[in-house]
This record gives sequence, structure tokens and C-alpha cells, in this order.
Amino acid sequence: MSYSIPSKMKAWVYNEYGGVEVLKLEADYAVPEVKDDQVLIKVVAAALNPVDYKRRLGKFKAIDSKPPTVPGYDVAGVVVKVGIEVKGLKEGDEVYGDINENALEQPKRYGSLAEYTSVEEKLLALKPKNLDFAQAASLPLAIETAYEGLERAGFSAGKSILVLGGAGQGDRAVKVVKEDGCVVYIAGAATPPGFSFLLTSNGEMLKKLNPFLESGKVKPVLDPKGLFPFDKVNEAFAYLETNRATGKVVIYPI
Ligand SMILES: CC[C@H]1OC(C)=C(O)C1=O
Repeated sequence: MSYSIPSKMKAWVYNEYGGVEVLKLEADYAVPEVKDDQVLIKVVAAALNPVDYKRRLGKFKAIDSKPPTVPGYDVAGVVVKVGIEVKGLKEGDEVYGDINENALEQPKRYGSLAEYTSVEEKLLALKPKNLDFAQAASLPLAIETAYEGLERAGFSAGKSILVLGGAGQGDRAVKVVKEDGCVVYIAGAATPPGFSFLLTSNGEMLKKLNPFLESGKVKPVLDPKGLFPFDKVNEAFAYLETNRATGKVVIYPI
């Protein structure tokens, strides 16, 4: 199957750091180039993460790629073009992933909140057969963060775990953790003996998790407020930034 790929696309862009008001929906934004190790994805769904608005506010500007920026880490869509070094994906494949291998250092300027995005093959996996694109888009950054955190903590069957929400005070957890236990922070400074890490996006993690998703043992959790259509991305960010979302904020259809 071959796909006709336009030179221009619709994309949400910010040209400067700031609040939701800097987000603009552009109608004729250049479709990104496809490097040899990348595929071009026709985006079907994308999900928002707190790191998206922290980045837009300029919290990481010292190490960020410079605006103009198309935000968005989580993507689900269809491969429409492959680079010459791509071996495991082909046109027509339905894929999902977190498009930024390193979350904060020079993340891509062409994110997933657009009609097309280019992503390295190694960051992607085939979408689980039982999930629709919105469900798949809700997963990558969060599930990879959880998986990597458990791996770094040396977690295994039989051990107990307490997951504190976003507002959960880590410093207090450190005071009560048992002697051979550990406290894992997914962002920001850690109080010893706790430790902090930043996930490294990797499609291999998603491939390992796919059986758990396809069996239904692990399920996506989308916010009950529902899906936000592509022209309402600014409203979706405003909702996420209320800190009241109880599930993933997903943009669909794109
Ligand atoms: C992207 C991983 C982690 O880093 C920051 C700053 C967040 O908000 C995260 O979830």
C-alpha cells in the first residue's frame, strides 16, 4: 500500500514559552522530514502528559529544543513512510509509542499533536490488537515510566508496593519505608535513600508489555471527561492543568 503524503499539515504549535494561550492551531505547517532510522506516522490519536505543559511553560528551556514547537510525546497512528534503515516496520503498520527517547533533553520539535510526526523505529511498537488508537495513545509515557521504575527498584513477585499519586509527599514515604525498601521518584529531586529517574522511551518495553495489554491484565485508563477532538487541544491542556484529571487526557480523532 502506498500513501500520498502532503507537504503541509494541521498542527498545534507554540512559538514562545507560556500558558495555554501560546498554543495555536496552524493549518499549513510543514510535514516533518523522515530520517533514515525513522518512520512517518499519520497520527490518529495523541495523549497529553504533565511534561508537555511543564515544557511549554519553559521549565526546561536550558536543555529544550527551541520553539517553534509542536508539543506531544504519546502517539498512536499508521506508518505511511519508512526510512531506508528501518527493518521492523512497514507502511500500513498500526503503531504507538513515546516519540522522545529523552524526555527533557532536546525533545523533538515536531511532536504528536499534529497530523504527521516522524519517530525512530526503536521508540515504537505495534499497537495491541485489542486496543483502539485512543486507548493505545494513552499508554506509552506512563506505562514505560512505571515499568522502568519497577525495574530500577528491583521489584519482583511477592514484594509489596505503595503508589503515591502525583501529590503524594516522597519525603514522607522515605521516613516510613522499611529497611530494605526503596522510594522511587519519577521526576524532581529525591530524598535519600529514595532515588529519582527520568524514563528513557524504548519500543522494546512496549513489546514486553503488549501481552499484558492484549490479555486484559493491564488496562488503559482514559479520563471520564472523554476524548478531546483535535481542534480542542487548548481546552484539553487547560483541563489537564487543573490537576483534576483522573485518567489520561487523549486527543482523538486527529
Ligand atoms: C517525562 C517524565 C517525568 O518528567 C517530568 C518533568 C514529568 O512531568 C514526568 O512525568
